[in-house]
Amino acid sequence: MTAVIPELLAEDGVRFATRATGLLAAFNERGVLAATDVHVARRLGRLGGEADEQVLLAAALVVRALRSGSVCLDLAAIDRTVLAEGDEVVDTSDLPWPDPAPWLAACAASPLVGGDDEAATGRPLRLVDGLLYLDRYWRQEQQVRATLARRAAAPPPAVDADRLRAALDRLFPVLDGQRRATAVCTLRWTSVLAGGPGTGKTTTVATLLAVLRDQDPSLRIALAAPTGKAAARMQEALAEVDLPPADRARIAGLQASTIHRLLGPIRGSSRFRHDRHRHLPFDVVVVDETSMVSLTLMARLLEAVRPDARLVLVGDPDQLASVEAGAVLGDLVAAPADPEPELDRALEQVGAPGSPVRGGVTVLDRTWRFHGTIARLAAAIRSGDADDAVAALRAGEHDVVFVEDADLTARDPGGLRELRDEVVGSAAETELAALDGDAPLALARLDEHRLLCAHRRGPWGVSRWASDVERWLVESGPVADRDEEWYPGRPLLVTANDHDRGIYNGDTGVVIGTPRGPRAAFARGGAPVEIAPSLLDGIATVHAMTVHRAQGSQFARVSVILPPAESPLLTRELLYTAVTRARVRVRLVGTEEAVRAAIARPIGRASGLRRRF
Ligand SMILES: Nc1ncnc2c1ncn2[C@@H]1O[C@H](COP(=O)(O)OP(=O)(O)OP(=O)(O)O)[C@@H](O)[C@H]1O
Repeated sequence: MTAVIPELLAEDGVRFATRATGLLAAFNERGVLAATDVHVARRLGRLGGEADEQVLLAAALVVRALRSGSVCLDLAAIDRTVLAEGDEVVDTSDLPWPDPAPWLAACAASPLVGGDDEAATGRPLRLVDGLLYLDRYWRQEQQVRATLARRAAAPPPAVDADRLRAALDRLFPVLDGQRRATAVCTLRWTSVLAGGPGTGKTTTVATLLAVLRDQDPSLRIALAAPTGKAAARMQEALAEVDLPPADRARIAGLQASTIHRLLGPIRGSSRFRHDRHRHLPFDVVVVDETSMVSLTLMARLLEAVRPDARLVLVGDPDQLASVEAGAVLGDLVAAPADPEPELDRALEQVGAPGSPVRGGVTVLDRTWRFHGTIARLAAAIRSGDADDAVAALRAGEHDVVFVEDADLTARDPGGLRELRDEVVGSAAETELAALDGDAPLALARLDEHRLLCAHRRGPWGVSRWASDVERWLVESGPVADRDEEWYPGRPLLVTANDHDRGIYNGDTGVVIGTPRGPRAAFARGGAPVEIAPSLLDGIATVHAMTVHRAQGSQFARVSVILPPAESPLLTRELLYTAVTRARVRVRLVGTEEAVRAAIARPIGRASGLRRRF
């Protein structure tokens, strides 16, 4: 029965479900439930012989929760302020919400709902510890949990401790987070290397790989990231890490790919070539930007990694989680884990002692790259210190600019002259390089400045700002001829995966002029790839993008359009992710109230993994 669900979910539902009645109709009319949510619930009810409206409402809300990133629904703690389709905020506290206790009891008694029991197959929903799941996601959680537990219970990898100690003394002579993290990732099959931007994660990964190849030069290593852009960045950044020549030689030539490509997509199927039956042939798998990995993809990855391969999950758990449901990295870092006295002893033996390591997690917290106000602002947001965040915004430093008084609902809001000049200036620079056919320079210029929004639609949304930018460019007399669809300098966003050409949803690129006609150029670890426009599908112009889309990328300068304080999209993770996309300068356009609201609202993604791994 569950097989119908992805298909139904994929439907781009009209807003109103005409045949909905009672509770479902009330929630649909208010915009809480989309028509697809209602259809899935009604269909499940018909197939499973369930007519109780409360249960069907719960089922519809589970489907809705998946769309906003939660793996399951915590019936006792549903957030009653929601974002309706169309990005408008609706208060739903006056809707006929069922009382939690009888609601849970009705769900538990329903023929649609199974429990925490492998035997409850065939039921489309599961109610486990008060969390309601679609069966498929419960299974994925179980699989992730079971695989990680098996890996943790296996005897640890064989390590030559003297050799490890000598390598650590050479590469990280000072006892700090990086030395300890390198040791943990060497001594454990599964490890998590967490830290904010510029805390030395990439440096640690490069060192770790050199250390592992020092232990065993024949180790086969795979590097992967959720997006093509993040994979390209990972490869470039690893190649730039300063290592002694012998260690550099140990990791020379490593290539990074997307996780999808690593797993080997099968055309026309959601399965991959590598799975539990055909493991990946690697001894070490390192995943960067793991915060962006959904539960579904993590489940696929974990089943494909050999039980005797090291898996290192690298990322920043404070960032926004994946667009699809799940927040596995955040769950891994937050979940309670048993002490591992043997690991702690081994760490001591190799000169990396410290407080007990839990669940293979090490967190790097010293920032090496950011100095000044961006770092202060990011730290204040992460720790929930709104006063310090506002002080950093108002400090008047060159690297953080706060535009507080723009009325963004106006057609041409005042106070945005500098933003406009910056957008127009960087587009012109990109166009000049693109007209010259210089793909590396055009791609570099493209990443000089990026306009980010939280919303997709409405006065604060990407579509409005993208069209404003287009108008600004036309008014300022653009360099390239806008009559051409593929004009040099056109900034591109990939909106669909193209495995054959190795470009992926979320990648950005730019059109460049060449003697053979226009080409779309995309950054890769080495030279950019250039593709003829006729071969491309699923491409949009990207004058502005959502903060979600910008994950896994950094830009020299970033401008962020904040929505009003009451927008539920405005969360601590969103603000943190937006601010930390900037290397040199960040400009926030919004109000103090919006900044404070974001910081006061850490995202709660419902997931059972966080409660028990
Ligand atoms: N132990 C160290 N000593 C001196 N500099 C360091 C050290 N570790 C990292 N750095 C420097 O700090 C900067 C950031 O490091 P790195 O790129 O490894 O961080 P990161 O956490 O991977 O950042 P991002 O998340 O942005 O990719 C680099 O310039 C790097 O050379």
